[in-house]
Amino acid sequence: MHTPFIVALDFPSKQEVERFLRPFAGTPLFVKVGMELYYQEGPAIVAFLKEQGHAVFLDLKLHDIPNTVKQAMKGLARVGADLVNVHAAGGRRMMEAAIEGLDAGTPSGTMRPRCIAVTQLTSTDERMLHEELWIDRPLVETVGHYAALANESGLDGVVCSANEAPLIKERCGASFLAVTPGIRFADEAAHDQVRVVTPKRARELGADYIVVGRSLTRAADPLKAYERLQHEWNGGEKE
Ligand SMILES: O=c1ccn([C@@H]2O[C@H](COP(=O)(O)O)[C@@H](O)[C@H]2O)c(=O)[nH]1
Repeated sequence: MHTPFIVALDFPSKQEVERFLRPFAGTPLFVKVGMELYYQEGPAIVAFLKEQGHAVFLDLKLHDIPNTVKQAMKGLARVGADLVNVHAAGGRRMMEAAIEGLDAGTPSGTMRPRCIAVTQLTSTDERMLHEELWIDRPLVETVGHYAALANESGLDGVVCSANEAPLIKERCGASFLAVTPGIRFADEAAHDQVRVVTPKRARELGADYIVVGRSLTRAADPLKAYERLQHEWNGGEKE
């Protein structure tokens, strides 16, 4: 389904989204609506993007008790996104409840949105995991374990760093999605991301989708940056 490039629309308003998307007119994109945009614009922003022909990943990272997640997902199923997510740290029962909610809320005759689980945020490193969160297993082990749990709970894939994509495929099978943020061109700053991978390397590692925000949204010429992304994903070097 869709292009492998998920464009993170991390903007505070619909107006800014429209301005950013103007150069892409006529090109169906796969876009991501996260907390910043959704909390300002609500479900209407998803409807708007779908009307423009874009596929939508609604990245709200639900993490709560199972009943709350189930009821929230029941509502989100009607918003019209193609992909939604939860935090795997909510556990097996919460992830199962997410799927139950989506199944219950999906209007008949339409596809239920795919649902994936965040393993470890790409801004997390070993030090943070051990010293701040007091999780004493190696980070990569926790990613593999959370992915297996998500798979057993009936989810369609995970959010992880592209570095972990081979492990995800090995543990959960080729069709289990590896959706990978923390993508940067080789000559860019990582900002708050830690587990960072270039577009070319992400493809080599087996990522199904790469999530790209600031490399596009803060580029002087976003269309040119998107073309560079396509070029490098396809194995090309920087021109
Ligand atoms: O582990 C995660 C989960 C989600 N994200 C989201 O992806 C984009 C990345 O933006 P960049 O500007 O390319 O860093 C952003 O919307 C995050 O909320 C993530 O980065 N890591």
